[in-house]
Parts: sequence; C-alpha cells; structure tokens
Amino acid sequence: MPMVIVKPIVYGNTAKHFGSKRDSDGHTHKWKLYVRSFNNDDMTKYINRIQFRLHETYQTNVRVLNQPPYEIEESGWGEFETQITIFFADPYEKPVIFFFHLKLFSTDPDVVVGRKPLVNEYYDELVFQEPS
Ligand SMILES: O=C(Nc1ccc(C(=O)N2CC(c3nccs3)C2)s1)[C@@H]1CCCN1
Repeated sequence: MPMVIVKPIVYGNTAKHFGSKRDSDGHTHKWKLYVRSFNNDDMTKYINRIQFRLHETYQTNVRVLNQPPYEIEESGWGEFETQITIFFADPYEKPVIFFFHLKLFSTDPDVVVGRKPLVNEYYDELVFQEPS
C-alpha cells in the first residue's frame, strides 16, 4: 500500500468595503487573495511557488509568489474568476490549479456596513505519494 502524505491547505479571499466608491478609479473594496497551510506548517518544504491569475484588466494580472505569505492584496469593484496554481518543490509533481471566484459582496449586515470583513475560503488537501 503506497504511503501518501497529505498537506491540508486553505485558499480564498477576504474583502472589506472602502465605505464609499473611490473617485480616482471607482474601486469600492480592498481584498486579499491567499493560500495558507491549514496547520501553519512551513509550506516551502513542498511548494516552490504559487501563481495567482487575476482578471486581465489588472496590471500584471499574473502574480507569482516564491515564499510565504502566499497572499496578494488588491482593490476593485467587482467579483471575478481567478486561478491559483501551486508549483511543487518536487519537479515530478504536476502543478495543481484551483479555480476560485473572488467574492466581495455579502448579505451579512455586519459585512455590508464594514463592521467585519468578508471571509470566503475553502479547505483542500495536497496529496503526495511517498517516494517508494
Ligand atoms: O466585476 C466583474 N468583473 C471585474 C473585472 C475586474 C474588476 C475590478 O474590480 N477591477 C479591474 C481593476 C482595475 N481598476 C483600474 C484599472 S483595472 C479593478 S471587476 C464581473 C462583471 C459582472 C460581474 N462581475
């Protein structure tokens, strides 16, 4: 029975309304897009880099982070599809892509009035075959 190694992760976004629409560019929210270890372990042991692909209207919409925190902070006015690609330290491990819909809006009154940020995140697991 091959041994497997499981690394729990969390990926997602937080968002906070500016309180009003910014005159300069019409942005209404600041947000963070991130991947983190569920157990706060050192992800550089098994991750080489993480690539975040944003909507193409963003400057340099493909952002690569080579060390933690694997997080990008941006601002905007709407929700859109993103791609998060994890490249592993082991060159034989194929990269993993997560398709993630950035969320800014909520029906929670505390989020709407900016009393608390929106947190929109998912749990997943990176599974590796233990080298035989
Ligand atoms: O919202 C949506 N797509 C979005 C794409 C990009 C968005 C955004 O927020 N920004 C672009 C970025 C820039 N600001 C200045 C120069 S580029 C700030 S929003 C869709 C449309 C209907 C439902 N959701």
